[in-house]
Amino acid sequence: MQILEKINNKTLIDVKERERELSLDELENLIADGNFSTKDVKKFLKSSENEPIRIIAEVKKASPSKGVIKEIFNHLEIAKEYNTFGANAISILTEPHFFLGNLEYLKEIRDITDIPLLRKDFILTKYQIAEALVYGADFILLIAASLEQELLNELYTYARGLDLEVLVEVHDKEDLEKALKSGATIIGINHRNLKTFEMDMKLCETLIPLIPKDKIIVAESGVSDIEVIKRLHSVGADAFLIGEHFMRVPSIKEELKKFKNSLN
Ligand SMILES: O=P(O)(O)OC[C@@H](O)[C@@H](O)c1c[nH]c2ccccc12
Repeated sequence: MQILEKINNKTLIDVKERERELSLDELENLIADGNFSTKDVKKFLKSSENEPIRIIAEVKKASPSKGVIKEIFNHLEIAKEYNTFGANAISILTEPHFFLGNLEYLKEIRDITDIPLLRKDFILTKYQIAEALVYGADFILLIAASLEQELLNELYTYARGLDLEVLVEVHDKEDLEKALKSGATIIGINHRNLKTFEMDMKLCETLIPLIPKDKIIVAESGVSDIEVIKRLHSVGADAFLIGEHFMRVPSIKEELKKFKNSLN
């Protein structure tokens, strides 16, 4: 079985378990009675003359392709640095088995920052979307390769109905077609194939010309130097989703500053 399928299967088992504790109806009642406002994510991610390079910095302890990336890992310390040194949004992996993430990280990081937070997980159900809102997310990830068109459309509409923004992730033309049909306005181009872990750092050049100009483009995975950022910006990327690199550098502050200023 492919790794993506494995993760998705495990994810669905976990969701069922959580639903036994608190049903979707109950979650939705919580939302109806609460005050779960979200931020205007697009404003933070769209490249502009003043601030051409937008960075989504990821809190990432481990991954199935690399194993444990950061042994001494303090999600709050990392998020505080991202917040202080100019990240435009923070991506928080909440998948617990393969990425050693945690949904609680989302809630805890919400308390220390006002920039948009992405729930980065393998979202296959409305339940996970409602949860994302309750735990403090402003936007969610939907992976086109994991979802049939109909389900992608349904989850996209559900999230927008809760005022959550959606980053729809693609890795080839077929994914991209699906993403555009769903109505996505923020499109993530993942250089990493989630089924094989192979990297294609030229993917933006292939796919961006096929995307209408008004969409926001996020270049994802394998970004670790200024030359790559410059090149991808010049072909139309607005924002960069960076995880592993920030987990490994001695100073997040210096790297973030360098990347934000890469065009200067
Ligand atoms: O650590 P990297 O190579 O900078 O990549 C970050 C991010 O793009 C990656 O974590 C990611 C992109 N899409 C995903 C989907 C699920 C899990 C993880 C991901």
